[in-house]
Amino acid sequence: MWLTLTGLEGWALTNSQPSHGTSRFKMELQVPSLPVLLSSFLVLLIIVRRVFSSKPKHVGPEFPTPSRLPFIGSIHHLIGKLPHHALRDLARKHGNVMKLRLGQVDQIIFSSREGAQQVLKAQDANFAFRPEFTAAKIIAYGQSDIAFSNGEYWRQLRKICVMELLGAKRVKSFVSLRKEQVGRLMSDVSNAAAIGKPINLGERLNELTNSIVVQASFGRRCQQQRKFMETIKEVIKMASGFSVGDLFPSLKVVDVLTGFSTQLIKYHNKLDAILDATIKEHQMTREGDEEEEDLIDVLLRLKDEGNLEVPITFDNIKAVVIDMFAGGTETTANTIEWAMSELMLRPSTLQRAQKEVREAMKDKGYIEETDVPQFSYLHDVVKETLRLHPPFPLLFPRVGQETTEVLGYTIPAGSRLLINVWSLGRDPRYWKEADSFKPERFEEGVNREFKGNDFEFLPFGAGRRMCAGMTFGLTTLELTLSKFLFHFDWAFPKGVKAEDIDMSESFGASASRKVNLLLVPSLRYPFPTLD
Ligand code: HEM
Repeated sequence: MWLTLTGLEGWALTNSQPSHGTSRFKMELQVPSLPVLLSSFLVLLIIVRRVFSSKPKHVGPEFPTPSRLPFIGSIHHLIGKLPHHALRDLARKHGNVMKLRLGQVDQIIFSSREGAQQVLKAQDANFAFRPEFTAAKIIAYGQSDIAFSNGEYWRQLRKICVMELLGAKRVKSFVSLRKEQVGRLMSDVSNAAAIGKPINLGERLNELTNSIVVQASFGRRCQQQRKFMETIKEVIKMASGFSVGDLFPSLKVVDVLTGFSTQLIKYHNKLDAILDATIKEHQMTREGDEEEEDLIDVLLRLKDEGNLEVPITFDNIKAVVIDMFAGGTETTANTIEWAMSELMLRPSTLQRAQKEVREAMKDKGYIEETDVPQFSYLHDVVKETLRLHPPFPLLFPRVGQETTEVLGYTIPAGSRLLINVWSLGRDPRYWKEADSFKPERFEEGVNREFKGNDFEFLPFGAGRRMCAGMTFGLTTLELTLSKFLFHFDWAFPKGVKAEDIDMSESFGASASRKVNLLLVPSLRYPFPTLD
């Protein structure tokens, strides 16, 4: 079996028998025959792969799994409850990591900060992917938007967001747009105050954030703003949650039979026509000044410059614009409405927040964007609101690329993951008096921020897929809230008491109030008409 080569220095030195009475060493090198060599090499390769492979060596413990019914899996556990509430209740019973079969699709749910840290930070590269959804495919041009695309293309869009679309410099460039739109809302509130009329805060705030996003994206040139917004609203309503085809991939045809896909295609075509016309209009009237650009101008410029690693098409531009509306309107409006609701239920907290802005601004008499960073209690009010009412309670779904291990469990490649950030924000393991609205908690002990490093507090998510519009959203949010508190006193409509206020959430894409908040303003500090 072994070949012996004499006279070569090598692997094995053997002491050969002395001959002719003289003692001498003969050097022999023993190397294996070719087949043995090959098979040894293969065995070695397998061992090395096993040792260094990222795949776990064992399958780990079984996932805790709530009971299943034939065909629907665990869907029955979610019926009649908001998904994040139902998943919190199930996690209390089954643990911080559990696997739910929803229809034909397994979802792994994480409900601890350790799980969130692993998925969103430590193993972010593996989990920074989105699964496919019927609605996102139809509406967002084959999921070529920012929120649902993947891979190199998504990485490029993210870069464009940071550098061009939603970075601090671009957000600042919209200062006069916000001033005008927020000023218009304040003036409407002031008119209502003059006649003691209640304001529907939810409605008015949605109008505000819609107009800001429309004008930031389209400039002042869009002729069909209202039609666009109405259609987007319908789409968001339809696209919230899963379609039959998302939960039962083998039954995708049901989405067609029920008219779900057809209706979405109709909406898509409507949006497409408006976006096409808007883009054409932009192409005809584009001016050179980058400071004055709206988001469509920016995207058209990047497309035309041709320096992008993955060239973008008109459809890609339209998909990105749709994201601005889907991600940037309800989220901000809902948070302001929740903040006002919580403050109205706690008069001492409301008074403290008002005192802060009024003492700081009473001489100036009005608030500008540059004044807002000094309102630290107001910032804590916003944080506390987002802790209790994160607009996306389960973030956006993730899908793992490779089989890996998280907290001892094997997560097979292709698994879908959800993080229940709503339950993390209300978890008594991490928060004292977890269900109470207490902004001052952020002044005590370790200050926690929502920048994606405190994994029990993730209203914007964390890691590579964290919200791309945080600065954009917070700027409008804090400016509007500070003006509400500075200029007006607020009361419930006649006959309504604090205990009558329904604080439940609606079922939808983002966790909005089930019932819009109606409040009666009274003017405390009039503002200059230009403000
Ligand atoms: C209070 C305001 C907002 C909150 C709380 C919020 C929250 C979130 C959350 C939780 C995600 C998903 C993160 C994940 O899956 O890990 C997200 C993604 C995103 N948000 Fe926001 N958002 C807000 C405002 C905005 C605004 C104003 C815009 C744009 C104008 C925006 C654009 C986006 C985009 C493009 C994504 C997708 C990011 C990606 O997948 O790479 N958001 N947001």
